[in-house]
Amino acid sequence: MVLVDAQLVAVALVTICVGAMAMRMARRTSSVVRRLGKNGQEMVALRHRSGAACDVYLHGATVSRYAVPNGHEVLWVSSGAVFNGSKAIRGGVPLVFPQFGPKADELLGITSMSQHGFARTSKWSVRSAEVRLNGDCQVVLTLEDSEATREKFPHKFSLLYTVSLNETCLRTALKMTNMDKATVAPQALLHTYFATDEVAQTRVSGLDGVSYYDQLADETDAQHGDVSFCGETDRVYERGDKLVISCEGQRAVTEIAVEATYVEEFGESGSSATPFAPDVVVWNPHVSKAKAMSDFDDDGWKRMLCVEPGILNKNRPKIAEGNSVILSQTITYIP
Ligand SMILES: O=P(O)(O)OC[C@H]1O[C@@H](O)[C@H](O)[C@@H](O)[C@@H]1O
Repeated sequence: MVLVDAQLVAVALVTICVGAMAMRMARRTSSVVRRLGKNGQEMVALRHRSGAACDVYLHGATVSRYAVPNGHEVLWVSSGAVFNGSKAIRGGVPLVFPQFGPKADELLGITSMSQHGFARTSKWSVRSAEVRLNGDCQVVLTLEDSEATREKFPHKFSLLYTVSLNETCLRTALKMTNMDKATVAPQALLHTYFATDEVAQTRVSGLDGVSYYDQLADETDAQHGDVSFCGETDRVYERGDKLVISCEGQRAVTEIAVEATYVEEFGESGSSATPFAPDVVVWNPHVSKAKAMSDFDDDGWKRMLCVEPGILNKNRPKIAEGNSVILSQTITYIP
């Protein structure tokens, strides 16, 4: 008799919990809202009905937050990050375009530009912000050449950045179109800062056997096994499309699927899309470099790593007039 009562109570409790969850899910709807964020800076807040959330600042088109439905924050943002439009946001996903690093390489045909180019410090415009029919959230931001950009980079271009959020993943895709008669070979990076509990215990897999250029040692080497972090790390891997970040002793992993595509337009006869291998930068500043950066919290390097899909190397496509290159990453956190 006692057993029957206990069973009844258990069944009633499960029914109440499931009912409450169903009501919560039913009440939730997805939303994509333009509003003011930190320091009154313009941003777009994407909220998926599953509980997944993403914030995108118009300054630099920087994704500053990605939380999955269980509340876990996937991206790292420095506590010293500056949100007033005066510099790139230190964390999230700043965009690098049209130059990687402090110096322009010869394919760019320019003499000087600030480190990592101007996309991450430019104010982008919102082309569209919507909840799609299936409940997914999406914002499309644009940046076009202006007098100011042409002074540094004498090309007409159009950038379209699409950020899409659903229950399982965040996708960010940068489409770079050459609007000029002359061909152009810009560099680009989705400079993604991932959060981790302890970088010394963190591994990046998917790069075994891939050649890389070590920016600190100024030499080329090949990766053996997973990438681990025991000091300052700054490497440009020559390809990487399926990467996984894991932390020792934890079941959760973050998967990153990277794609790069050259899109050739044929006017009325349509277009063709040819995939090519993207580069990947892996970066952690460790103690002294973190200290040297005014917007990087001193201990922050222990809880972050950058895995940055990019188009950087000398064999990157030269984009002909009207054609485009699309660089995308799909980030899936598996708890
Ligand atoms: O301080 P910044 O300009 O944001 O750059 C951060 C890092 O960005 C990485 O992509 C580079 O490989 C590093 O060399 C650089 O230090």
